[in-house]
Amino acid sequence: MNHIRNFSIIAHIDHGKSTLADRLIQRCGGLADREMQAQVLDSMDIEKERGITIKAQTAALHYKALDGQIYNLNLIDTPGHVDFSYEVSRSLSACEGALLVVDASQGVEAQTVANCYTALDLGVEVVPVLNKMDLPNADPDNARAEIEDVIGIDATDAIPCSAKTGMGIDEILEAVVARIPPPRGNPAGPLRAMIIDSWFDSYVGVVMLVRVVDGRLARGERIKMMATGAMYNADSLGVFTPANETRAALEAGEVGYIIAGIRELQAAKVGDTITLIRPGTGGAAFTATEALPGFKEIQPQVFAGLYPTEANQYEGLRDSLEKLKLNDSSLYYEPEVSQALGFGFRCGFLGLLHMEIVQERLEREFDQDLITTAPSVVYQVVKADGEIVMVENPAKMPDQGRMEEIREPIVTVHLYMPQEYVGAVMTLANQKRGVQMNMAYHGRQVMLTYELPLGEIVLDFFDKLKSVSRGYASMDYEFKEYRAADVVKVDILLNGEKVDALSIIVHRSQSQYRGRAVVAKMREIISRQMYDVAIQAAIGSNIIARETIKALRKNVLAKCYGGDISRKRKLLEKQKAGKKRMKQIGSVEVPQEAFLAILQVED
Ligand SMILES: Nc1nc2c(ncn2[C@@H]2O[C@H](COP(=O)(O)OP(=O)(O)OP(=O)(O)O)[C@@H](O)[C@H]2O)c(=O)[nH]1
Repeated sequence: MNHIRNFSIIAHIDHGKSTLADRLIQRCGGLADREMQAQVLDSMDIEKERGITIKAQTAALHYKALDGQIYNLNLIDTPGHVDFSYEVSRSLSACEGALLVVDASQGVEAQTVANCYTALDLGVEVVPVLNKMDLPNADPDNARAEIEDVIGIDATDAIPCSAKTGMGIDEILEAVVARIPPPRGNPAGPLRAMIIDSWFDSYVGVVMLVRVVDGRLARGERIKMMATGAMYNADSLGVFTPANETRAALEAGEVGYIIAGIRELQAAKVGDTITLIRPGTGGAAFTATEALPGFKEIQPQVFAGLYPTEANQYEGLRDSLEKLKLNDSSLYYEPEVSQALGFGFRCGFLGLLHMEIVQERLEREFDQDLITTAPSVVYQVVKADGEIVMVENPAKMPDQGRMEEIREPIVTVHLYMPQEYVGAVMTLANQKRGVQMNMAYHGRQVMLTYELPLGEIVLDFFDKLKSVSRGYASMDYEFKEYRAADVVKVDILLNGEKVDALSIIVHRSQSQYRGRAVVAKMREIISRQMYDVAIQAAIGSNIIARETIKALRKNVLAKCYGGDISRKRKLLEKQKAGKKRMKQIGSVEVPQEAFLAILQVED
């Protein structure tokens, strides 16, 4: 165990975590140069396109240190986006150390701090690394000072490096060996292995990524899940280098995978402890009695309705969601019926990015045509009779008269930005009903702490923050509490009919304005039809806004002067393609964008 080091890399998004991981892998011989083209640890297609890391992956590396010894370094990748911060803590709990990557040209940002605190809370040794030293504006002294000021850890030994040029890579590997402690645990004790992650592979079934804490597991042995008591055969074991490499056994301190003929992901719950059953050999000595401390279950924060554009695609959508959930246990869904959209699903996501990723995967990998309703948070409603219900669909909000109180989720938000953007960020936070809790200066950087309604954040806070700060501000948030709020449901009516899937919940002070703005936006989005279409916004029975889309007079084909048949066909094809992602509501064709009109409304 003295020659094992388990570590993660934590960083703010884009500070170079994946690039550094690839460099370390390359340096340790895990990959040939030509394989380095694509970043290896980000394995999903979408990740590559968006350049973000979603699922934690690992790589077992062999490193010959300056002391002449060969060390087994297990690198566990972590995601960088706020939506996936729980995965960071999961990965970190399998490690004794973490490289804290700070972009030397940017300094400390929101997730640098959030992730670093997670690491310190878990008792993980943090080794600061100053990346992108090749950039002309790299300022290592400033980055060091910020690490010390903002995070409060010693940065004297922070290692300057460039994941791009390879500078400092050897120093980092030496620091991993010298500064990160070897795993603790009892190699001779009964097996305890923690499931850090699990996913479904269509060929081998469920793959479990585990950290062996105590004991040893050999291929073919019988394992037991401590949470459920279910037993399986450990058919195949191994490590990722990052390609998978089979092993005859996994020892205490190691991180590797187990394949045990498990078919449902639920049976391999992340956070569960695996132990050993050895019938006939005095059994008990090999079976642990106490499970390792698990992980906090994560709750979806943002909900939206997902509906097929055509009713006959409902089964297909259900199958796709089921498959998607096999690899994404944080995705939640249940059937839902909307008067306007028919049969579909209410889905729960960790945040907006997660929602976008799910939507994109359904469309791209599963070829689904979807209508997505505007995202909403979960409200806590105290009914007149005192009963408390959770409402995750605006359409299901009880009538005003039948409620005592509506409570909305409030989050604590940490915002980091260079001084010159403080004014703009404060204005934005105030617009979003934020209450300032604190403001602290760290050199040129300022940290603002606000309490803000999560509902305002899921709408468009992140995008607005980036735009008012020219991309320099960053944020991190955590749930605080439910708090009474004066919010109301705004219904949208098409030709006098209420469209349940278009209802939104907004603060009363903004309800008039937002109602009007949504209706105006929808007028732009919905194309002209054969009849006049009236779009109205209402609070209860009170109409607060109205717009009319005038009937279409001209036939589209009339534009084609009769003659040119290929042009006519093209136009029709274009119309047909454009028809995708439309939903017929009554006599009105409503395109996808109309359901998200609230996201496009300017404050
Ligand atoms: N000049 C320079 N660019 C770098 C360096 N390291 C990374 N980059 C670039 O910075 C960008 C972000 O790097 P990534 O490795 O994808 O960042 P990340 O932290 O893994 O980001 P997420 O996976 O999205 O969390 C990429 O365009 C890299 O090419 C470096 O040392 N120098």
